[in-house]
Amino acid sequence: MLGLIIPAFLALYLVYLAFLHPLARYPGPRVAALTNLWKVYHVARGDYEHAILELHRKHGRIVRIGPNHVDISSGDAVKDVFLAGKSWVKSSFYNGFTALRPNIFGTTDEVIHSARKRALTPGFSMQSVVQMEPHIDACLAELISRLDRAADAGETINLKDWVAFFVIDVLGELAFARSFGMLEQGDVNAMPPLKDHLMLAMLSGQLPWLVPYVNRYLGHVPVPFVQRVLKGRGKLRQMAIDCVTARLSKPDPTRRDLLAKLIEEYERGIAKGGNNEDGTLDIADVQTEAFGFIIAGSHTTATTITFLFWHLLHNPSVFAKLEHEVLSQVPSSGEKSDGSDAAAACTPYSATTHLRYLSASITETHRMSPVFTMPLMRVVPAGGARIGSSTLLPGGTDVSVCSFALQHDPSVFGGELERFVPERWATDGEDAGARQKLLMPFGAGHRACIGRNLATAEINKVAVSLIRRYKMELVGDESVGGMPPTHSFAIADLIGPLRVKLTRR
Ligand code: HEM
Repeated sequence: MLGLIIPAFLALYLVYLAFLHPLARYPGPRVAALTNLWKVYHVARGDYEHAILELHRKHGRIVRIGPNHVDISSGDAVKDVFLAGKSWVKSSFYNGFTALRPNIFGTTDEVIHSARKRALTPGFSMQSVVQMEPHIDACLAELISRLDRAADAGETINLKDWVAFFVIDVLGELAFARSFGMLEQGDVNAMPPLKDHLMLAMLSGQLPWLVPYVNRYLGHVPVPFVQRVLKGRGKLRQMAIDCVTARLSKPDPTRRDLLAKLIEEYERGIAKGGNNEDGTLDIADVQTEAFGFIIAGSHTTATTITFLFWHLLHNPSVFAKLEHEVLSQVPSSGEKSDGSDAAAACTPYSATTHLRYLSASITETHRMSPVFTMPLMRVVPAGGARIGSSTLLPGGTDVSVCSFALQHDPSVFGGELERFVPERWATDGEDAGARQKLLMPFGAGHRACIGRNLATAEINKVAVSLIRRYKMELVGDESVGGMPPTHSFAIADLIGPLRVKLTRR
């Protein structure tokens, strides 16, 4: 009997999802109306954002990509979902990102988020970033001396790898008070396994009810690939724990970095007799947030710099214009021509902020190749909500905006979106201003990126320092324009190397 009842219920439920559910009127792949496995499939292929873009091109503004999930590509969604205030909470998809405890990025609890944000925001102010600049410069000088060596030897380098080494070393210095030593090792195989963590987060996040079981039981699954991924995540987690313990046992009051800010908050909590319920951080929170900074801040920043150079090198006239701006407007810092002065070749952030074409080129990179490719998901508040004037969504629906799809949507961003045109942003026109408000490479609203100032400082400093020091030439790729080939687990990655030959100016 049970053998008949269960299939009958299942069949009825599938009919309900496909034809009677409140989201049934929105178009999308048939299978996506029935199961979140459509998303799992595309996440596993690394082409989730491309699949969403294709759906919008085929069906329009709103597409159903899960039984209870619609993705929207419109300026209204940016305003009504992300800029509407705290009633739109993050969806349970974000539980997939929890490796220690939910951190500021992953928490879906707005009370915890507000307290955490109050505590962490000062550490990311522009003033704090400037205080941390010596740590960035130490890594930048090392990057430059490694690139000098390659330039002098006439070697071709993979710029993507060197940028990734630089950024992870900076984050190690700032969040763990210890460099990962990647610039020194120069070995891509020694990189911390961030992508494994992101893949696991993205896959399990699509089926949030599975997350507790993944965390508890996946370790017992005897599949080598699964074991490798879990080992990678565990290694990074242990590193966070060790670094925090080491810093607490040997305090260094002279050191200004992100970990110092976290520990200040922890000590402030102890002094207040904090019990973790008033938003103060306990020791596990310090570890969790330090871990989160590495995950949220490294691959994102590195890939943005890689995409910036990819677009510049594939658009020589744009690159020439930017070189002219940089060489004519950034004063020499007195480097010697023998190259014994990598430290002096690090451009201060303050010397880059007036460069309008640089800023436009970075904005165009964020527009064309936003690295945060995962759709940003929120839950419609109880009682339902309107997006724009015409769309009414029921409370509890998962809604997302995928920046990649939105920023390639001509109805929002105008024509020729597959062309790299910084001039879009280099004017003061009303149109450019209005469109800029809809760009979401760093998210939008109260859950927007906390590390934006730090990322911007790193991107500007690397771009200007390298452009001032070297002429760059693409190797083995004569294509002009176009889009970089990518593969994504939450964050995009350039497929293959960015092979470049450097010549000292
Ligand atoms: C180019 C580099 C970066 C990009 C494109 C980027 C992008 C983003 C995006 C899109 C979000 C919003 C996610 C959402 O709504 O679900 C976010 C949040 C966040 N990012 Fe970044 N990020 C970058 C660099 C950094 C850095 C350097 C750090 C820290 C070291 C950082 C830390 C965070 C944190 C903690 C959050 C969560 C904020 C909150 O929920 O209040 N990010 N980032």
